[in-house]
Amino acid sequence: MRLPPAIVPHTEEVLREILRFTGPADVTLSRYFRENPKLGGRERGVIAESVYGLLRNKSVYTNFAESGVGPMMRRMALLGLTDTVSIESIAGLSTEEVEWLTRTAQIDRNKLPLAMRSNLPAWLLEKLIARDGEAATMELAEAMNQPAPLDLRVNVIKSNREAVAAELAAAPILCEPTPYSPLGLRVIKKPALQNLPLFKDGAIEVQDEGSQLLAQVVGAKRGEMIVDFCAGAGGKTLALGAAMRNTGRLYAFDVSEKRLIKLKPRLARSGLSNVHPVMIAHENDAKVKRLAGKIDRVLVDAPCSGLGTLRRNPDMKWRQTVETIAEMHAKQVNILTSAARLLKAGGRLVYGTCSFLNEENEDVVVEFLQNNADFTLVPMSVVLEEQKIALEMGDYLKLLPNLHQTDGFFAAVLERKK
Ligand SMILES: C[S@@+](CC[C@H](N)C(=O)[O-])C[C@H]1O[C@@H](n2cnc3c(N)ncnc32)[C@H](O)[C@@H]1O
Repeated sequence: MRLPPAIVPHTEEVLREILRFTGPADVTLSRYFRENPKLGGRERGVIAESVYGLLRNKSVYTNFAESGVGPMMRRMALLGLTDTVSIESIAGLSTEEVEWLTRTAQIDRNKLPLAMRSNLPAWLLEKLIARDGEAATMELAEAMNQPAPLDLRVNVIKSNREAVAAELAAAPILCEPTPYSPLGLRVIKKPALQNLPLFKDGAIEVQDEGSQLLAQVVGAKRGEMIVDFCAGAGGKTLALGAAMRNTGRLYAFDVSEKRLIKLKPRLARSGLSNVHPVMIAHENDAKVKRLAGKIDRVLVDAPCSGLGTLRRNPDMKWRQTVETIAEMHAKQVNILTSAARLLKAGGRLVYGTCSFLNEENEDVVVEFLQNNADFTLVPMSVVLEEQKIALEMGDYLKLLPNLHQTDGFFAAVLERKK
């Protein structure tokens, strides 16, 4: 079925705004759709997919758009649209445009220069090649350019994986157990879940398997005092609260009131009553200091570049720079240092990010250990064995989409000496 000609100017307009990179692409896209209520469901789907395709493949498309006719943003929009739907589906194209799009569709993208094919900004490509070499970098770049699967985490205080899988199958929604997380289910297609009783009753939450594993390596136990230092909207808080079997006390700290507000309905669904959301002004807030030395476990799911989530947020690679990464590093060291003061002797802290850059990961941990002699690193291999998770790791948890089919995640476990 042909799409209305207006789909092209709409794609062009929203793309122009998104490519300014002044805010997250998903936020801009949602606002645009709100402001254009007459756009139908199919058109919205095609525009969103085209914009995401363009963000994933911006280097290649920018190069292709240098040939062709008409305004640059129209050319970009047309490239995105024709990668999403066929050329024939788009009404109102000129003969020249059809010829140009047909020609570009025939270009073998594997033969393009590496810098273009990687679809990464130059600073990031250089950094990754220096660390991992060309082949591994390209593998990662390509995996990051694929859409992510839909993973669910089963809430153990409400159900178990087998029962949820059976109920989903009856819906009928096909899924399979995630390979590493004992509580995960990977949904085969991507149905809407919001109206399922399983979702409404809090038996399932949408959560990437990597994010589930990050919560799992905290090793939360019944009756403990735990702090989720950067809880946000509570993805990992909910997993921790359930691992504690709704006992003990779990503080959910964050500097963002907006995010903590989003945690509330999720908490209500989950059935957890051991979670205490606490808004803090900064990492050295008096509310943090009051709990110093009293906590069994701390999770620092640190603010980061988000480069590990490029499958979902492809705009992140174009919004980060060498400077923003250096700023992140300093912030991460400060948060980790402050959060570590919460721990009792013998208590454990998990430092994690959804980034694959050393600056945000092992460099932060090494700097922290240099300045905090009362902490030691617990090798991730030991932690994974304790948790009975069959993953081969060394000192750190390092998850990548090309190797583990998860988002990119990093985690280190630090223990305060007894
Ligand atoms: C990676 S996100 C957390 C995601 C969340 N844990 C989840 O699983 O959904 C990082 C969070 O850190 C918060 N943050 C930023 N600076 C902070 C600080 N100084 N202290 C505590 N939280 C902070 C941000 O507001 C953001 O919600």
